[in-house]
Amino acid sequence: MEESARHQSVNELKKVLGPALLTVICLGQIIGSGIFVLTGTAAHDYAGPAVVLSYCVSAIMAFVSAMTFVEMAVDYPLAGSSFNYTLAVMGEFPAWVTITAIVVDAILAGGVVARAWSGYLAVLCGRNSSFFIINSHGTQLDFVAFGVTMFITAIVAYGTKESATFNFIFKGTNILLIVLILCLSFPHANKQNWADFWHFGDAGVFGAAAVVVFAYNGYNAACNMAEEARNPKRDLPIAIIGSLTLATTLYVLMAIAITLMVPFYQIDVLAPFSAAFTKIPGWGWCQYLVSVGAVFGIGTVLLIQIMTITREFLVMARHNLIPSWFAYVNGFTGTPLRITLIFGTIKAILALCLPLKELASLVNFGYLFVAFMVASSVLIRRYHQRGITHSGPTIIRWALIVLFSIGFAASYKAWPHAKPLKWVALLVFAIAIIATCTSFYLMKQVYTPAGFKIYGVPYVCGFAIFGAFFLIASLGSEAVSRFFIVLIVISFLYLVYGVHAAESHDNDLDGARIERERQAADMKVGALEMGKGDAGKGAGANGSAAAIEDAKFGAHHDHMPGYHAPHEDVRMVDTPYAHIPNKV
Ligand SMILES: NC(=[NH2+])NCCC[C@H](N)C(=O)O
Repeated sequence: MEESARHQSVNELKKVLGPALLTVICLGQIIGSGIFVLTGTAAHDYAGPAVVLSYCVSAIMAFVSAMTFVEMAVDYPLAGSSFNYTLAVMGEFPAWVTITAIVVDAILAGGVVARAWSGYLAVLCGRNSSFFIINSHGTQLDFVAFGVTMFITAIVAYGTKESATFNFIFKGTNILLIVLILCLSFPHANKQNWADFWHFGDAGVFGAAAVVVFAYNGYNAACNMAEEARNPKRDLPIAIIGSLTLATTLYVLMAIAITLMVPFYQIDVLAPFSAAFTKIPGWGWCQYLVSVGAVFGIGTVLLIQIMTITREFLVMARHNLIPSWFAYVNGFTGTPLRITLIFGTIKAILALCLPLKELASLVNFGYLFVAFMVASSVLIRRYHQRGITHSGPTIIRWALIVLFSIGFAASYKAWPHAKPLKWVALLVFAIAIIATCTSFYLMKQVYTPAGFKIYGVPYVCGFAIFGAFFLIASLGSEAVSRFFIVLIVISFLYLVYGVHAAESHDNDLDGARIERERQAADMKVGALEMGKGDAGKGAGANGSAAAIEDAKFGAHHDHMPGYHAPHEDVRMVDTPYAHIPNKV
């Protein structure tokens, strides 16, 4: 089925990405406006010098959630990442909701990032950061944000290799400049500036953590590009974990540097690093260095964002959730040309005319919601396989984790002052979450991934779910209510369009799944006969998954009994439905 979906694209995406390019693609989307812009707000308004801890808290959340992405991405090396994962495990409506969160995140983030780019270009030209914004009848227009988005869209449309190379050069320069900025900052450190380290308390640290989540957003870029990766099984974990480690190190060092250089109440909220240097006599020239670094860094965020979100749309189009016309991959460029040009233009128009800064919290909501969905998918598929186990025990435990996490987050927010009651409530919810995670061990795991796998999956996924809800609560009620409005609109669209459009596709999907399972069973027998006795190992009732895995990546792929290459020159990378026949 996935192969018939892929044929909607006419041509294949080119497999041109190795480990280095994939790592830099992740870095390309991670390091940008978050560190160069939001550090100011996070330190000045929320956490003070303890913003350093906020970066650590957000990093923990990012790492835990990244693990869940890696496990899924290695199993499903397909364009579309989180959409595919939730589609395969939870079904179409949850996948539709996930894509909503992704689209909200991507469209709004595009505007925020493009405007941050225009702001830093202005600083580079020696002007203030709102220099390029024109006020027309009460609307703040930013033609520079529009122009840079269109320019970058053209690069993405032209080719993946070219875009990745562009990203490599720009991100490389950006990282070198960050290291240089760090070297220039530390000599001006004054430890007096940390005297009031805990000024805003724990609420400030978590509030700022919810803001700087934005800075970590983007590590999943490699998952979206998985179909263009040469060896996804090996390279995706390297790219995601490597890029997050480097970004976290740089972020924490930069947060230490800025808070030691400037008293937190004097940190500039628009351009914290360049403003810090202008305050030091004789060091004003460093602000230009910072601006070049920011312009290069933020530019790659725009590039990778457009590159990755178009792959999500591509997969939606392949599944008819949007018109399949969008699924077309151009034979010359090897990129999803139609979707890239259309989506890039929409993004550019939004960057031109919407004052998106206030909507930035919605972006973080979208990202945290997707992290929640992916962690849930990882957890559910380990313990529940459709047609083999009852969904009840798994779903009830999962729902309890969600409920207790919401309870914990709500108690933390609701009682800022009533200390004893608050601590009791937090303790009860924390114990309940841990106990529920532990109770998964009373069940038998029915699926074990053949590639990268998380150990202690109930705890890791439980923590990812908890972390997502806790940070969402720290974002404030406005973001939550705005997101629910979007969700209602999207559910309505799904009911009037998506559900019908995908209907025929679904029937096809079920039939194909049965056929693939049959083929997989054949392959398992074949693999055993060929002396690959471990073909079904660890897959439990879903033994076919490992056999497919073996056949997919093994050298004997085409000679497996029961395997029919779908197309002479098209090697199937994966098929989620055969792999994990699992919709809840
Ligand atoms: N899909 C997204 N929300 N991308 C936004 C990534 C933002 C990036 N981490 C930055 O700090 O600029």
